[in-house]
Order: sequence, then C-alpha cells, then structure tokens
Amino acid sequence: MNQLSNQQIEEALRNSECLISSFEVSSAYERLAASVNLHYAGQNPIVMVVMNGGLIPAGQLLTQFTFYHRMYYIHATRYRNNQGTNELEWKFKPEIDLAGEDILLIDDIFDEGITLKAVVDELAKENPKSIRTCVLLNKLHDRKVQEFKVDFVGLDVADRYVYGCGMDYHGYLRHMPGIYALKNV
Ligand SMILES: O=P(O)(O)OC[C@H]1O[C@H](OP(=O)(O)OP(=O)(O)O)[C@H](O)[C@@H]1O
Ligand SMILES: Nc1nc2[nH]cnc2c(=O)[nH]1
Repeated sequence: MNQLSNQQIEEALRNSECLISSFEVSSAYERLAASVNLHYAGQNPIVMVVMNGGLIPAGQLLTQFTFYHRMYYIHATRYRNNQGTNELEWKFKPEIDLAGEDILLIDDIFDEGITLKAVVDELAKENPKSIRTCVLLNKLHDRKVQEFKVDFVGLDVADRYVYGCGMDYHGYLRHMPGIYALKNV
C-alpha cells in the first residue's frame, strides 16, 4: 500500500465523522467478552486472530477473556480478481493440528462475509470440534454471503466504508479507538 503524506491523512480525518465513539466501542468489547466468556466457560479453545484487521479487536478482547486459550493468527485478505469478483488470498496459516479443537475466530468487521466464510470453510476441512466467529462490527446491508452467520457481534454499523478499531483508511488509521467514515461517502 502506498504511503500517504501526514497532510493527506490529516485531511481525511478532517473530512471524516465519528460513527461510533471510543466509549461505545469499549462497552461493546465488554459485552462481547462477556458473551464469549459465557460460551467458553470451562473450555480450552484456540483463538485465531484474522490479520490484519482482527489485531486490535483481539487485543482488546483477549485481556478480558476468563477461559484458558491458545492464541494464533491467520492472515487472509480479500482481493479483486480480473473477473471483478472478490477472492480470498491466504497469506499465512499456522501449521497446527486443528482436529478435535474448538476454534474461535476474531475479526474486525463482518461486511459481505466473504472472508470469514472462506476462512471457516478452509479450517473446517481439518475437522475441528467447533468453529465460532466473533467480530466487533456487523455492517448493515443485504449483500451478505448465503448460509453463514457470525456467532458474536459487538455492534451494527451503517453501510459505509469505515475505519478505526483495526480497519484501515488506505493502510492507515487502524489505531483510531472509535469508528469513522468520510463525510458524504
Ligand atoms: O466480510 P467481508 O466483506 O469479507 O469483509 C471483511 C474483511 O475485510 C477486511 O479485511 P481486508 O481483506 O481488507 O484485509 P485487512 O484485514 O488487512 O484490512 C476485514 O478485516 C475483514 O477481514
Ligand atoms: N477498512 C475497511 N475494511 C473493510 N473491509 C470490509 N469492509 C470494510 C470497511 O468498511 N472498512
């Protein structure tokens, strides 16, 4: 991803609006962690962070988990092929035996669901005992992949290109603690 100048980034920030405050995001992490804790009480799952976007939500959630777990990451990213449809590119998958394991995937956003569905389909081939998915945000629209639902959702967000909390604006601003979108977009 090309570098933007600091002026370009500041211009984007000036032209953005906050859709969800950092305070609301913190409460959502607390609620999410509580639901996940309830589900996994007494279990011993593998938590897999979907990089890059899952990094910040996972970091926020993991410190609130009360069940014992092992943590790994996978790196899968969407790209547009020359037919104009989206495909998933696998960049890293850990070489661990998933057979019989409970797996919790953490990502930042469930948009069309292409990423999480493809990741779940791929991991399911290795015969884990269960796979659950957890995202900070669910984007509200009717373009979702069929036959797939996320198990744990923090907040719904409008159908706009958002950034912050792991999500990028041209590779930047993943670190912003609230959720933002460009005005008039
Ligand atoms: O539900 P979907 O429509 O599949 O979109 C959601 C995915 O898109 C983003 O990842 P991206 O491929 O942009 O890579 P990143 O995590 O490095 O930002 C985001 O982190 C999710 O993984
Ligand atoms: N940064 C960012 N990445 C996404 N991937 C899928 N939807 C989004 C979005 O709204 N923002």
